[in-house]
Formats: sequence, structure tokens, C-alpha cells
Amino acid sequence: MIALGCDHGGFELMQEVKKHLDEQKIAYKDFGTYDTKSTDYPVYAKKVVKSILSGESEKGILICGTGIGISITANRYKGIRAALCSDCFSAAATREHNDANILAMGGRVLGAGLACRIVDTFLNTPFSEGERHKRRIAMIDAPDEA
Ligand SMILES: O=C(CO)[C@H](O)[C@H](O)COP(=O)(O)O
Repeated sequence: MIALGCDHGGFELMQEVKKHLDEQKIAYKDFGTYDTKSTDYPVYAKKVVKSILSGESEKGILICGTGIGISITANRYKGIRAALCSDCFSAAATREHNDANILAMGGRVLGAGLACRIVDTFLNTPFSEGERHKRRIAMIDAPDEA
């Protein structure tokens, strides 16, 4: 299952992403927002984070106007690795190297065509399982030793 969340700035692009997922019969749960009325992106970031941390969803997609605020919010939670991507190279690299579990995008940044290709790349690229990457990911959530 893929958890989806957006604010009003990401609503329209999220509708395109949902259509794209429907075409591929990829299961998702839409946590809103459900229209273009002004709202607050942390609400939706937190719903998607909860869905992933509870095990209900394997990955998430978050969209706000820039993708920045919604990814900042998600990344405050241990175990969440949200990657803001505007290109397919980064979407592949963040899966391979960071085992990112949330893709964040900007609804005011990306067109639907590129966004859907970024989604495909993110969902279809496995973690590389490289030892150096596992070590670095473990360091993200480790208590600060400085
Ligand atoms: O990108 C965002 C956060 O990073 C928001 O979508 C953006 O700040 C919303 O702006 P406004 O309330 O002016 O529509």
C-alpha cells in the first residue's frame, strides 16, 4: 500500500498521480486533502508518516506547493526518510542509497508527466542493500555522539 498526502498546493498534481497509480492498479490510501481549499501541509505529512510507521503502508507520496514543508515535517519522525525529488536520477538514487520511504514533490514545481515518471522510478527502484548505505542509514537515527 502507498500512503498519499498533499495540501492545496499539491492537490492538482496528486490527482494526476492517483490516475497514474490507478492505471497500474497500484493500491493506495489517500489521506487528503481532498480539494484546493487552503489548508496546512503538516496535517497530511503526519497522517502519511503514521501509516508508514504503523506498517499499514510500505511507502508514501507527499505533495505540497514546493514539496519542502511537507518533507521537512515527515523527516522529523524516526524511521522516516522523505526525499524531495524533481528528477528521476534523484528518485532512483534515494531508493538505492537512502532506502527512502517517502517521495516528496512540488505541485507548483513539476508537470504531471515528469512527476509520474519520478513516481514510477521511486516505486520500482529497490534499495541496493549496500553495507555502506546500511551503515549510514543506521547513523541517521542513532543517538548523537558529538
Ligand atoms: O509549499 C508549501 C510548503 O512548503 C505549501 O504548499 C505552500 O507554502 C502553501 O502556500 P499558500 O498558503 O500561500 O498557498
